[in-house]
Amino acid sequence: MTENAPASDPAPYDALLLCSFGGPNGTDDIVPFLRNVTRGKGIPEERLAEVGEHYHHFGGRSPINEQNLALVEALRSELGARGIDLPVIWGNRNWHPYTVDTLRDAGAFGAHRILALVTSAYASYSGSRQYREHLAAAIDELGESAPSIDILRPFFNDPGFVTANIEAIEEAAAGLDGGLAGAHVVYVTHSIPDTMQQASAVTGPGYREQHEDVRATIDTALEERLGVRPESSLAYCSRSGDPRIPWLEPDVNDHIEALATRGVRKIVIAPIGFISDHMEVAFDLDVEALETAAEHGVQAVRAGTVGVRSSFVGGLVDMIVERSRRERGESAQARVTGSLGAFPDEAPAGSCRMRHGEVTGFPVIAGSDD
Ligand SMILES: CC1=C(CCC(=O)O)c2cc3nc(cc4[nH]c(cc5[nH]c(cc1n2)c(C)c5CCC(=O)O)c(CCC(=O)O)c4C)C(CCC(=O)O)=C3C
Ligand SMILES: [Fe+2]
Repeated sequence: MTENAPASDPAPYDALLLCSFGGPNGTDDIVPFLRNVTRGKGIPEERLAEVGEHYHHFGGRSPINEQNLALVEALRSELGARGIDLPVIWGNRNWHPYTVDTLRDAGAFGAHRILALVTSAYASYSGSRQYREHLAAAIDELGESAPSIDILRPFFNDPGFVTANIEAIEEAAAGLDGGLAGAHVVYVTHSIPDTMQQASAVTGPGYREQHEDVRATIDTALEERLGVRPESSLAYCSRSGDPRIPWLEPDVNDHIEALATRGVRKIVIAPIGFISDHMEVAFDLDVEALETAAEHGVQAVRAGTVGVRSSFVGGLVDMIVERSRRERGESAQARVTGSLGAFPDEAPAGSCRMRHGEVTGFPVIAGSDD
């Protein structure tokens, strides 16, 4: 039998890359950032102007960059506390620091084998394949000096991520008159085009099904912890694109209105689809959805995102340890909660291969399409 390395051994990895979306840091960044995001996606000018307004509303900047920096710090601290010597670096798809620049610097400091943690918990084109394409393009640009990169599997059903959401919902519900009893939990995530949903369900449970599984797990946990099983549902925010193209529904605002009509008087808005309070949460939920609830006489509280909660960060570090072990050829069971099982380390061929109805043919890493 081969001796297992200690849990503090990060080998074969030299660094952890937190790979995220990026967002503007000031007014001058807004237009070039939105150009980066929407390149080749046919998003109407009016929608861009409207989204630009959301950023202006917040002083021209998105909170996403400082939130990712806080996560980098929390990961460093948790890795350090466990004696794991793994530098944490940060790069974005759509704004500075761009992933390719971060990887170039890391290479100069001797990091050649990198584990990437993408900040989307659920698998879809936007949340997984697009990052796989993005990292492939960065590797291509760096040429011979490029590192080799693995990607951590989707973490939506990681026990740490789910527990952090449960804690946040419990805390928020305490602010409702009479607590969770008689309340409806509206779980919220980012809407995606129906075609992207279908493509996400080709090789495994789809984007919607991943969220439904988390919803069921959390409802059961709330029942165990508080003695009340809440009524609940899944709704979507932040749809964009051509209004004639179908996206996942119901929209959270329409849904709150429908709940009010049905007599629901208090709700918890639980943004399980996002890991931090970036613009989708700070504007689409805290401004729009809360306003909708107030207009319809519904008492509403918004649960926090997982952010840097210790249960979330601890779960991520557990996943890093687990993956390192498997890469070293040791056995390491993938820990998950819910009914779907762990997603594979390498994405299955053809997974999440559609953005807006067309198959994308870009090169990817962390799984092949052949
Ligand atoms: C599933 C999903 C997540 C959740 C997973 C995750 O959390 O990563 C997510 C996150 C994010 N989306 C973000 C921003 C934007 N997304 C856009 C557009 C789009 N998102 C899509 C999907 C998703 N997006 C889709 C299908 C489009 C249409 C165009 C396309 O096919 O890509 C646009 C263009 C304007 C508009 O149309 O709204 C912007 C500005 C930010 C940064 C926020 C900040 O700055 O604080 C974050 C974290
Ligand atoms: Fe988005």
